[in-house]
Amino acid sequence: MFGRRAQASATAAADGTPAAPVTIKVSKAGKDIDGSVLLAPVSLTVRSGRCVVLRGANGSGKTTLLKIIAGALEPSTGSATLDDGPLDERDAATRARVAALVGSPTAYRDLTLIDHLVLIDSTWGGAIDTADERADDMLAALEIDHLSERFPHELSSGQQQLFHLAMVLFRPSQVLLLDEPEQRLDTHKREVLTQILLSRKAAGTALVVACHDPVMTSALGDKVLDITGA
Ligand SMILES: Nc1ncnc2c1ncn2[C@@H]1O[C@H](COP(=O)(O)OP(=O)(O)OP(=O)(O)O)[C@@H](O)[C@H]1O
Repeated sequence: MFGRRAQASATAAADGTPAAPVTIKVSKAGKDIDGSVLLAPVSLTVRSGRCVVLRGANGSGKTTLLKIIAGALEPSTGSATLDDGPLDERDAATRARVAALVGSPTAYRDLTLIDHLVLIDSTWGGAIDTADERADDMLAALEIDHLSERFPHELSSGQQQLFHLAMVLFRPSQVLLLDEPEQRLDTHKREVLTQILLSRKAAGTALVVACHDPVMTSALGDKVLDITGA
């Protein structure tokens, strides 16, 4: 499923190797469809170990911008690049470096939470003999390890959000894109998540986070970009 080079680089990050330097550059990227403006042109740069928080009213274009950076949506104007190269989620080289939680990831009714993480781990070349333990550690970091044998449809909405975060955080990445990761989380879980994201930053991950929570915004953001809409 993944190119050999992409898989090797992903495995290195999973082993705890310091993340290679990375730069995401967005230059006057905008999006319109049939005359409707989804995103007015915007520019940003984010590098390893830094976090840009996207702030703005409902409908201002934050999700659209994250989709462009994830390589899931072509901008109508301007560009978005990863180390001066293309961003295309259908390309293994992009997927190996960029992990995004934009909308709900696919989950399987017949797999438990821990099954999902072990499956993701095997996709990215994790060692089979330690997969269960590492998956459990990921769930424990988000304080949902007691739910490891549940199925996704047996979770509350906040627990589901934590599970979705676990799926994205568990796989290796140099760039993390998160669309309102705080949604449906209580105050304590927002603090837990903030600490995890700060650790990822310290380890060299580049983050772009759309966020409506002012506490998380000031804790995480090296730069806050106001998305003002059309
Ligand atoms: N497929 C589409 N076709 C036309 N307009 C769209 C489409 N998807 C989104 N939009 C519009 O684009 C604008 C930006 O949407 P987007 O989801 O990026 O906003 P957002 O800032 O993430 O909002 P929220 O804070 O509510 O999540 C909105 O006005 C929305 O209605």
